[in-house]
Amino acid sequence: MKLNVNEIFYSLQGEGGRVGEPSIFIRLTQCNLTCSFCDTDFAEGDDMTLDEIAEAIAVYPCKWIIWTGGEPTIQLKDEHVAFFRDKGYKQAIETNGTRRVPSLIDYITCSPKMKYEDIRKKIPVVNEIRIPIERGNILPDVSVFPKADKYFVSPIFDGDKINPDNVSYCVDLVKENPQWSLSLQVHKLIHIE
Ligand SMILES: C[S@@+](CC[C@H](N)C(=O)[O-])C[C@H]1O[C@@H](n2cnc3c(N)ncnc32)[C@H](O)[C@@H]1O
Ligand SMILES: Nc1nc2[nH]cc(C(=O)O)c2c(=O)[nH]1
Ligand code: SF4
Ligand SMILES: [Mg+2]
Repeated sequence: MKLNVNEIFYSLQGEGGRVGEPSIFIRLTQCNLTCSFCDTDFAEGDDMTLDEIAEAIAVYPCKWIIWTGGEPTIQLKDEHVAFFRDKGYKQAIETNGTRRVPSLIDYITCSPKMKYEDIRKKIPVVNEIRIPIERGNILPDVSVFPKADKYFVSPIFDGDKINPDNVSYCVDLVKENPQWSLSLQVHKLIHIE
């Protein structure tokens, strides 16, 4: 079993409900969307066996993996998640919500990009919804989305740079719609990966 891996790095979860938690990021290649604002270069990758990935991440004193990409659900299947669960890892995923998520994942962040209504059919329950928002975007009612413990709006950054106009728009949105909270890309503010 192999996965095509863009990068592996150890950092803190920079966004959403687990912000600040040490995590091993495994970024997989490929995506099924082409978001204009995407801050990530995920095209290049190397095929790695699961044993090679396990060896690469064993150097970190951390038992949380975050699968991301690209869109990690394109490659990641139940058997991959089972392999790392059996090695004692807890596993989170960052997904755009267009595809099924492996069932053994411990924490799902769903970051919908379009056709919000369709997401509930594929993924009925998640841990958090985190939608990227720029000034002028409309915030649908939470009932449109999968059931979640937390609902976040995440102001779109210009690459690694904060966009104050998007932030102030999101602050107003959250004050008007108190089921939602603000998520910032903290890792960019403190200049870590
Ligand atoms: C690079 S994506 C990879 C995972 C998956 N494809 C997705 O979109 O959820 C990881 C997270 O970064 C967010 N993101 C990407 N570009 C962003 C930007 N310019 N500003 C704020 N968030 C961004 C996405 O919305 C998503 O929550
Ligand atoms: N620190 C940090 N936190 C993150 N949370 C989600 C990320 C991603 O690119 O999926 C990300 C990332 O790239 N860095
Ligand atoms: S779905 Fe995620 S990885 Fe794919 S282009 Fe959009 S933000 Fe980037
Ligand atoms: Mg990122």
